[in-house]
Amino acid sequence: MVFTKDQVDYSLYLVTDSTMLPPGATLSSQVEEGLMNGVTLVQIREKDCDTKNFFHEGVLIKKLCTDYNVPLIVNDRVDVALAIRADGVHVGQDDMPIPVVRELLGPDKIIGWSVSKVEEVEKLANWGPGMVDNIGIGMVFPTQTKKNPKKSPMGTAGVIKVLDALENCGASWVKTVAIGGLHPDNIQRVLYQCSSTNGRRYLDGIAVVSDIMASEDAGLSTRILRDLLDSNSYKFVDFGLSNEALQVSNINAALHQVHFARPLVQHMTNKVHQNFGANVTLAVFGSPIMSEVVSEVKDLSNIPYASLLINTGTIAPLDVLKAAVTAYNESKRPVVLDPVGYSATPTRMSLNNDLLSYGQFSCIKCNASEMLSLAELSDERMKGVDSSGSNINNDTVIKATKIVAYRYKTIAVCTGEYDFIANGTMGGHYSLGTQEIRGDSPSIPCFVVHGGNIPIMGDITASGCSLGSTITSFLGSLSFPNEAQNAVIAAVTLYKAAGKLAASRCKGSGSFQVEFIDALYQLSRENIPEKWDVKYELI
Ligand SMILES: Cc1nc(C(=O)O)sc1CCOP(=O)(O)O
Ligand SMILES: C=C1C=NC(C(F)(F)F)=NC1=N
Ligand SMILES: [Mg+2]
Repeated sequence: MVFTKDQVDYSLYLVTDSTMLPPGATLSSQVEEGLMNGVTLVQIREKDCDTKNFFHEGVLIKKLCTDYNVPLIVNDRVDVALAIRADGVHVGQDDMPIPVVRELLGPDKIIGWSVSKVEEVEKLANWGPGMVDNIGIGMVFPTQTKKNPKKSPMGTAGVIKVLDALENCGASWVKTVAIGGLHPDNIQRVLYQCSSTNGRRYLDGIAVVSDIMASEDAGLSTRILRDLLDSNSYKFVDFGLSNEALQVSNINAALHQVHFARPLVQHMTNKVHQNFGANVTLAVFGSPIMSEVVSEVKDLSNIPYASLLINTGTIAPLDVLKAAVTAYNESKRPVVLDPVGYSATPTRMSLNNDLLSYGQFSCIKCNASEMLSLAELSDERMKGVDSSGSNINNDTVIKATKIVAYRYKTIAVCTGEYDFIANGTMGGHYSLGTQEIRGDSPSIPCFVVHGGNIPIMGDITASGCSLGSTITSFLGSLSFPNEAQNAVIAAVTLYKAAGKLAASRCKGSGSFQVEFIDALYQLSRENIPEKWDVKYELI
């Protein structure tokens, strides 16, 4: 049975490894359990096998795959692939060159290639459609399965870079699967986050080895992966993620919700921000806790209406931050990231990139230069000067905010004279494969909050950081069916309204700090947003 290439379903790709079989299982029994429960493609990968065994195992597995009408791919060994009449091969960067493999196998067989770098994508694009049919992008996360790997885990950001390269090189024929450390606790996030920045290309599937091959119940493990793949949604928080732009924000409801919930707002932040941020949180009905103790983070994340703000102004140990993100992700409670000084030093950039690739954030809040760096548009910063005199024009800021929102499937807030709020959560939904192009950056909703310039906001410490405290308080107050987008717009609008009010009352930066907390306190309790001299609108 020769499969036509566009027939191949890459969604659940099982790669074998007979060195990790549980007691009583055989290569065939594990593969058959997989085939019976939703595996759609099999690769026999036996690094330690001698050729005779590899051949005989291959014949058995080929028979099984034929019975289940699933293609069989052979790893590395083109000769064995030919001998057992496999449907294709998968080769790595150090294996037989692709053009030679293609010549040996002919045009109809499936050829897979291990890819982790942009230049490898450029190479396959140059070869054109007749060469590489699919790529294994990895490793995404650390894995024990691949012995002495020559590359390090790339995270979801690394996968996105490869997907973007495929789009930029026009390699539309290539199918993609992610591989490396993929398990039920992370595959939805991988499928959800890993899409090209233009919104056209998602992964075509995931490849797993140990999750099935080492499983005591390979059938159940397969079904769990199958169900997660078919769910097409990653509900990473226990409240609404609608990105329906038309929904006008309901600030009143958001203010009532914070007043009712009095959310626990855990701060992992810099020393300068801690005191002021705690007072801002209290002023808007939040209850702050400043804790970086790993042993309590799981308990805190399970408190009703808990939320977490990570402000990397002070570089807390990465493992503490990662443990906190994991705890709140598992509890489906919101995490807000303020990547202070994102591109200021390589240390901060790699710490923030590590974090961003490690968990799912409900909101990323930062200023224009940090947003441009995150969007990798910093070279566009000098194009034109906008009214506030900052050296970045609003169109560039909006473009960057939308790119970051979409790339991290989060609500991105870019602060300045105009605060921009882009909602890239896609409602928590994802799809496998490619879809129609939707413009240069996904047509995600973006709002602007403005009320005139408030220069004195920049004259006190932690005014930007404390917007993070306010956003986290509003998100922390949510439970289903409240909407994240609405809460963030309300928080940003309240914050700007309080800034304006305080600026009109203060005598200098000292009194501004006091007036600002008073204004937040007052406006949160008066709850008459229609009187605020601040506008928000969809752009
Ligand atoms: C076979 C393989 N290739 C990788 C790559 O990065 O190219 S990672 C890997 C092993 C993946 O095993 P597990 O699902 O058990 O983590
Ligand atoms: C090294 C590998 C990388 N990727 C893949 C797959 F995902 F299946 F394409 N298989 C491999 N053997
Ligand atoms: Mg190889």
